[in-house]
Amino acid sequence: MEEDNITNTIELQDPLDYPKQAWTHFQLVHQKSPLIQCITNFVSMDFMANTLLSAGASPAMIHSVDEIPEFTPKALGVCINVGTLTPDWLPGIKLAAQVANQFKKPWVLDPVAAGGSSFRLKACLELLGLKPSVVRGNASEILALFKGCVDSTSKGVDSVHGSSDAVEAAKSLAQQTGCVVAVSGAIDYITDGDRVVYVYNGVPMLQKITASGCSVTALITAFVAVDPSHAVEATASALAIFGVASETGMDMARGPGSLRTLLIDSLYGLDEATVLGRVRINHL
Ligand SMILES: Nc1ncnc2c1ncn2[C@@H]1O[C@H](COP(=O)(O)OP(=O)(O)OP(=O)(O)O)[C@@H](O)[C@H]1O
Ligand SMILES: Cc1ncsc1CCO
Ligand SMILES: [Mg+2]
Repeated sequence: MEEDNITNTIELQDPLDYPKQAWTHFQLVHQKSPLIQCITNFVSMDFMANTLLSAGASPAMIHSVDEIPEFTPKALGVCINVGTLTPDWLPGIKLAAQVANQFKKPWVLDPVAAGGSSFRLKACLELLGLKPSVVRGNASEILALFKGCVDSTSKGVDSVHGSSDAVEAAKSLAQQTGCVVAVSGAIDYITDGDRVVYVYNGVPMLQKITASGCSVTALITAFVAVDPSHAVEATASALAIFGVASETGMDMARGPGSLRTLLIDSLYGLDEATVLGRVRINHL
């Protein structure tokens, strides 16, 4: 991809040509190769870093509270994921959010298993109060944040709800917080509290690959980092591109293990014709 024509925000010439938008965002990530700081759970670190690398971004899994004041300002975006949260990580996580805000860097929250325990829910709500640009969760996670209470039906990191069950909660949450809220699932919904954009790319087997959600949140961070003034569109583009990579990977996959590898390969090799032909984004 060309190194010239690097801009700080993209011109959305035709805001409704979503496939073209997704390709533009993808190209921009390759051109800028944004440094993305990821403070994430131990399960997701490898898949997340490889997802970012294969999409052209530059990941750094750096979480020490001692490094954050110096390191976070260097990043173009910060991905914060509470998947294996312990009390000793919280000060670093909060500091990274604050430093990102101070330096006007977009940061994205993945509220893993938010309804699973009161410790986790409290931490997620506090982080939401620090105003991430985007929060991306599965339906159960977004519903838990909206209701603000622990979910007795919670199955931990897996959703027990369909994504359409959380659309109204996502809209209200976006209105209350000022954040863009994305609910992932068979259909992904992205809302700023006013507009709702939906993405129907992806394959059901993604649910059998641990940290696929965590990794798509990191990809969202990279896309928003290169186009921070269009967070809804950049989030939709990232979800669609990840979905398309899973669809083309699925053609050769024999199960979740090979799909995981093929998804990374597909993301690395995605071309314009495949993106324009396969991205399925629309609005309600
Ligand atoms: N039934 C489905 N059909 C197509 N794509 C899906 C389906 N379910 C999930 N996805 C896609 O899988 C990715 C992960 O979404 P999911 O909602 O499973 O996240 P998650 O529950 O947070 O995952 P994890 O906790 O494993 O990281 C998203 O890109 C989403 O669009
Ligand atoms: C399985 C698992 N447990 C905590 S985080 C994580 C990765 C998927 O969210
Ligand atoms: Mg998750």
